[in-house]
Amino acid sequence: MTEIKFGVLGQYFHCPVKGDFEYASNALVLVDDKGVIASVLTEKDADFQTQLSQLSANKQLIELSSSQYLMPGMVDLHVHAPQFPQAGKGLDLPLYDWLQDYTFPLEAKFEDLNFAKKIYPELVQSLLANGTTSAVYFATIHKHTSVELARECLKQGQRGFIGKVNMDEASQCPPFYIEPSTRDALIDTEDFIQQVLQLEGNEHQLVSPVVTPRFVPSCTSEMLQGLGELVQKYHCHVQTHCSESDWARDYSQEKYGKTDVEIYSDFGLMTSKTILAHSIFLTPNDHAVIKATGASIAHCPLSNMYFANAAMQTREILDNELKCGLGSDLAGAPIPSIFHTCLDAVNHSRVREDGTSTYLPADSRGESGSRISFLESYWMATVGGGQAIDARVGLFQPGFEFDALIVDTAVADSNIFILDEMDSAKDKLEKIITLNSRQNIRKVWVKGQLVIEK
Ligand SMILES: O=c1[nH]c(=O)c2nc[nH]c2[nH]1
Repeated sequence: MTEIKFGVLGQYFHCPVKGDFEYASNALVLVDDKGVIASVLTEKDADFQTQLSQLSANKQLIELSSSQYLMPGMVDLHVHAPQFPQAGKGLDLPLYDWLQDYTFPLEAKFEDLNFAKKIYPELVQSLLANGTTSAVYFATIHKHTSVELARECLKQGQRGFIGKVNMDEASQCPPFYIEPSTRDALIDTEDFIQQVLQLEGNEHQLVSPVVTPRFVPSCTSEMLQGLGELVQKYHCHVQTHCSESDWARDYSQEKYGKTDVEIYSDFGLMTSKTILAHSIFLTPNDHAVIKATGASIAHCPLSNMYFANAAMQTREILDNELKCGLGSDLAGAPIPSIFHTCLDAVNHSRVREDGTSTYLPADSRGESGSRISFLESYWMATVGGGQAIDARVGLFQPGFEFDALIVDTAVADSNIFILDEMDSAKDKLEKIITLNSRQNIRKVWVKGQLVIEK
């Protein structure tokens, strides 16, 4: 028997339909003691007033002001947790050199538990404060500090999907940052999965292990085979990078004569719980395999501008009904906010649509019809992300988990300026998506638990 824990009264936005939105001006969202939405009432419902009076009498009512909006929690499908100290610097090199010169030396430091304990709490706090209620994390090759990241998510109440990274291909990994052996890495990964599932405080599976081959170049075929077997055994999530640059795509073609999607599929790594970061150079067959397996794509628009060498097929991916959400790709991009990623996704598609070269006539410069809308990007950040992590989050509907934010557009130093007499509900939502920053987010809940309060 569940009981109502609290209710939130006020206006909310969400996107039940891709490309569209719903605005409720005065709704009562009732959350039960398991953190699940029990019902969503409006003034038209017979028990609206009774529920309101009861909650108010029991001091269980949170009433929003006219400048406050209840919004679904944001889902970040691709974050490199150890790269947080690198955010905002060192994006001057192409992918291969960036990994070798900046990223691998930093990630190697996470062998040290004290170093991990200094970085991971700051990162989780920063993401939560920016409204990211669910995050899919790459950690490092080190089992003990990857478990520490899971512990930190639990401690701060973030829904976390965490992968101990695997990389064993000697020609691609530096000697200071490579698995001791393929066998050791597979044993560690299995142990990691079991430890995360059994963590104290994780009885409701707020954190989940993710099988994580870094990408094709850094893994031997024995590693991909072994990880595929673990996926079949534990049915857990999978995350990896997919066809993310000319170099990475060509590497896979030269080694296997196949695309990344085909390679992952051959090794049993493509399931309905697989999240493919980037996925730039997708072939029609890749689309078909992704659709048939129910795997998802994490669109990382800003880091794609640094590393991809081409623009994302976002329009086709959405039109083809592939599962797709957004990733910040911290720190292949520097900004720890999925609101910002929404804006980047729109900008990325607009540059693709218009093209860039001033030496070409307008009608042959870009790829016409390839833009996406703000509402589509916001849908990806909430509902699309929720589908990818296989969680009932992203909507204010009975049965969905209450992962939510209060955005206040009238706080001091806000970039959002709303004029009620001029701005429609859609205008307001677009302004919040594009101009929202950390100070606007006043409260954050994950699974009905208040995790940020300002
Ligand atoms: O953006 C990226 N960040 C990484 O850390 C990485 N590793 C492989 N491929 C990658 N791409």
